[in-house]
Amino acid sequence: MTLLIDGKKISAAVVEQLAIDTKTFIAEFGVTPGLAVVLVGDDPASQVYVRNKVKQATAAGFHSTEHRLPADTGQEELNALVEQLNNDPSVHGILVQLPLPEQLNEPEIIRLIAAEKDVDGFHPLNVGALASGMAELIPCTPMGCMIMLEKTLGDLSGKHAVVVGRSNIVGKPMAALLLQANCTVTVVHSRSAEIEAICRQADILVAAVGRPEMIRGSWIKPGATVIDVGINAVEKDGKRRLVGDVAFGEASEVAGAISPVPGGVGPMTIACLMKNTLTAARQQVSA
Ligand SMILES: Nc1nc2c(c(=O)[nH]1)N[C@@H](CN(C=O)c1ccc(C(=O)N[C@@H](CCC(=O)O)C(=O)O)cc1)CN2
Ligand SMILES: [Mg+2]
Repeated sequence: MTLLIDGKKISAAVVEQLAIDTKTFIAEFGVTPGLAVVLVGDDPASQVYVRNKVKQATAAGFHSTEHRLPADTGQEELNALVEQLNNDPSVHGILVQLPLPEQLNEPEIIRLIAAEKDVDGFHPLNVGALASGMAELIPCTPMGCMIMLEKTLGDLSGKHAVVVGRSNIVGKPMAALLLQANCTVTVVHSRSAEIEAICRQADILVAAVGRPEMIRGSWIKPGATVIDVGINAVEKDGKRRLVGDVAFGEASEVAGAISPVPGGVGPMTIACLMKNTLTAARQQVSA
């Protein structure tokens, strides 16, 4: 029997606990955690994610604001908004939805967000803290994957974890977190040789490449735990569908446990954003 790692259910429990912790925090400090979400342009998927983030923030008991800017926004205008949010004491967390329209410089914006309000964990100071095991604000998707893995497997020590993909948002921080959990970690990417053979050695396989159903059932070691980070829109039988980076049907015949798409890592990402917002608020009130 293959276990389905249900991200909807696990994330709901995370948010439920967070709402309790937020009440305690507000009672203790008299401060409501504030989250500001910035969306530039009108990418339909980003609009859905931003709407869900604001909804979850409200459900967690936060004060949350949404800042929408047109697709042709210039760098100075976006910088000015970020600076304004950096200086607003009612805002403890700032999130700029990615990807940004191409005229905007993503690294510049990431650096400009005050590190203590960077609830995405993308600022170089937070990336460095993660690499040295001192992180407070951890990128949301890898944090969500770790919660799923620990809930499924308990202690991860000594397991061979293979991460497919080396993005700043998922692959690299995922590898750092797995290493901290005492896994033996291998990262493979588009230039790696023998990807299939390496995947077949994995006790834990995390797929974050953004290529629909690239990882086949034959790439998976029997009994392995598979976390699928990919969210790819494809057309099947004339209908738009979401699929992961893993060929789910084949993989679930081999894996011991597997996360689905949708309903796996995606909801965990948003729940972990809420965790980071409370962490950021806690750090700021006690600074
Ligand atoms: N600033 C950021 N931008 C982006 C991040 C991020 O963590 N910070 N990650 C992704 C997008 N993302 C969150 O922003 C995200 C993607 C998907 C989901 C999700 O719940 N997906 C659902 C399916 C949704 C659908 O039907 O389209 C699922 O997997 O079940 C949540 C968050 C890039 N940008
Ligand atoms: Mg990659």
